[in-house]
Amino acid sequence: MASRKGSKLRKAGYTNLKGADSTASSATSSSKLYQETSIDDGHSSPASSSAQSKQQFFSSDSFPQSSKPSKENVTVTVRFRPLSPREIRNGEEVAWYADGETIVRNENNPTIAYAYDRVFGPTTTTRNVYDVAAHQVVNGAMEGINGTIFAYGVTSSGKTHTMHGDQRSPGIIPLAVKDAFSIIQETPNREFLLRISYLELYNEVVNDLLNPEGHNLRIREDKQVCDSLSDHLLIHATTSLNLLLGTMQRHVGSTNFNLLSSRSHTILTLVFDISFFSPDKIKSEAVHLSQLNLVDLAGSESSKVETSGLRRKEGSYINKSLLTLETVSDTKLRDVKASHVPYRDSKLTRILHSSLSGHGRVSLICTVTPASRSSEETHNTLKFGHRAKHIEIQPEQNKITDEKSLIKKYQHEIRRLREELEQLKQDIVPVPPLKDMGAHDTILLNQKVCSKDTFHPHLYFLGGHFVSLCFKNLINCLHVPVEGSPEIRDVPCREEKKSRKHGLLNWLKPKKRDNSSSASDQSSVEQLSESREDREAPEDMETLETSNKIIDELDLMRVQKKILSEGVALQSSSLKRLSDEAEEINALHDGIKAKSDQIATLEKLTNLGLSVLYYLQAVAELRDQLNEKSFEFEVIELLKAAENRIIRGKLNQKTCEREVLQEEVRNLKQQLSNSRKLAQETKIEELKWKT
Ligand SMILES: Nc1ncnc2c1ncn2[C@@H]1O[C@H](COP(=O)(O)OP(=O)(O)OP(=O)(O)O)[C@@H](O)[C@H]1O
Repeated sequence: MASRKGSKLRKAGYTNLKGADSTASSATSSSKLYQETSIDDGHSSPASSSAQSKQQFFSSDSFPQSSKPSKENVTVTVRFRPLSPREIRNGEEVAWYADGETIVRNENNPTIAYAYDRVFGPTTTTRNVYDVAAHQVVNGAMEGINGTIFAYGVTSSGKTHTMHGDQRSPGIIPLAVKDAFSIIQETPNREFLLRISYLELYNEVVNDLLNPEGHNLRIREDKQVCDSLSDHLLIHATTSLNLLLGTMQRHVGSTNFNLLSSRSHTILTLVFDISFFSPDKIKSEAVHLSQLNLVDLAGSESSKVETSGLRRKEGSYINKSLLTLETVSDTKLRDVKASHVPYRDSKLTRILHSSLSGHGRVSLICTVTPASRSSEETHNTLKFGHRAKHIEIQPEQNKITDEKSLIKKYQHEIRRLREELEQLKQDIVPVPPLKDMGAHDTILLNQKVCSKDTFHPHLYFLGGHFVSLCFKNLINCLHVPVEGSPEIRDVPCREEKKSRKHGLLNWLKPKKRDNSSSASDQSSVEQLSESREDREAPEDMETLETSNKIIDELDLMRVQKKILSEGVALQSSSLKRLSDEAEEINALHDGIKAKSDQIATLEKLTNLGLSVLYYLQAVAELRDQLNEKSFEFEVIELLKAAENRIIRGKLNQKTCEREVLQEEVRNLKQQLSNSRKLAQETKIEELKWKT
């Protein structure tokens, strides 16, 4: 018995798994597996097609592919979690195990086995899972192909652990954000604008996890996004991850299986506006818009195990939406071009409509527990994953027109600002180059974009190279010397000194300036001045020249005054902008502080959670005892009732017998009185005779 249990634990991944070769051999020994896996022959496996598609979509760094997209399958992977200490304490058996790298097998009936693109044992890290199941989808999204990554499984099977993770083991979401930023840094031929939104679906109500006031949002049918869902421009991976603290607002609750069970589905969406450049990097060629959805589904569960009304209600909403997701995928499986796919039956599928339409990549990570207690539910997960594996998709890049592109809008705005800058440079003074704006400076003003149609002129960053390309110019454009600063104090006297030295003021006068470039103006004027200085002026000309000089100086001062007042106006507007931004930064600091407080509280709660866990266990034990007692009580009640029934029956019988006896007594009495009467009458007759 002990050795059998030991072998089960080994199979659950506590020791090493069987290798890929043994997978093949085990596959040949399983007739059921043949049936399950033979279907794969007719379809390109996602793992193999991934290599092919990688070639197609990732071979070129700069240009979107225009050839017909190839077919792929949904990528399906299975991740086992280890048995929890509680399950081990409760003597849970291993019901399912990873047999090699692609097979999941049933412990009690080894002929039941399923094949997937990859099966991860309980010791696999999330990084490994990311590399196989997510990296390609993230990469594709940054090429303009929509992508969706789901974590699907029963409650407490490890979905949140896989998608969110923790500090020691970051999940798919933080890894994807980090990966996206690395790709931005490493891809000089594309510009990116990266936005993020984060929503939860709780009891069919959509809430914005990045905005506490965003409650019960409506889904916009045209774009499968929600009205007034906030989205945030991202600059920095760490800042983005701070935003993800939005998770803390997610609905969680304690269930029989999981103390912190997610009671809602969450969808984190990264939206990429991508602008591809031609090889000479002069012209931007195509604009793409893609979405990467990272979906942490709430756990499917059996409603019979939950006793509380709220949990049962949540469970039924969760199950309904998961069922719709399954129906949608099954419909797609039957007929990719099916005319009616029931997307509208749940908000989950309505929101993910465009991602599930077959033109974006989909990766399904089925999380499972080996525990026998959830064996049936795990089997359902495995069956769903296995069906989903055969859904065909045709990933396509999502081209959009320039007008719809936010990045284009920003590029135009920056171009306009550049021109303004040039104009200003000509009108004012040469602006010294900014020293501190390195090519990879990233500046974050974590600004909420209220509406995608509104352009915010004081915008923010777009990844390293975009900053170097555009933001720097934007800053240059806004760079005006501050009043009283050495620059502005020095400029007029420098100019004056220079002019005096050269005896030349006319070139500064707008009216007298010709249209050629200022540089050539300056050199020709300098030559002229020098030739004038060299000349011996006649005395009568001197007075005229002095008065001309005074007029010129007056003109110059007027021009300088105008320039200065424009400079001051510009400066005060940029000061105002800066102070607005400072306020935003302060607000951000406050937000960060609030989040840190929340983390501290959560840590406390986690500690508290452990004691609550023991308390809950004690309560559960007490509840079990109580259940047993009430069962005993019910049995005693039933026995008593039965006894009562028997006694009542006997009583009825006795009553009947008594009534019969009473009747007999009555009859006898009647007979007696009759015979007495007869005797008396006989006596009277006798007496009559005698007399
Ligand atoms: N691969 C793993 N390795 C180690 N621990 C894991 C793993 N997967 C899950 N766990 C642990 O199992 C417990 C349940 O996991 P998690 O909360 O992620 O499940 P879930 O599927 O999201 O549950 P629910 O649907 O109820 O929210 C957690 O304590 C988590 O840390």
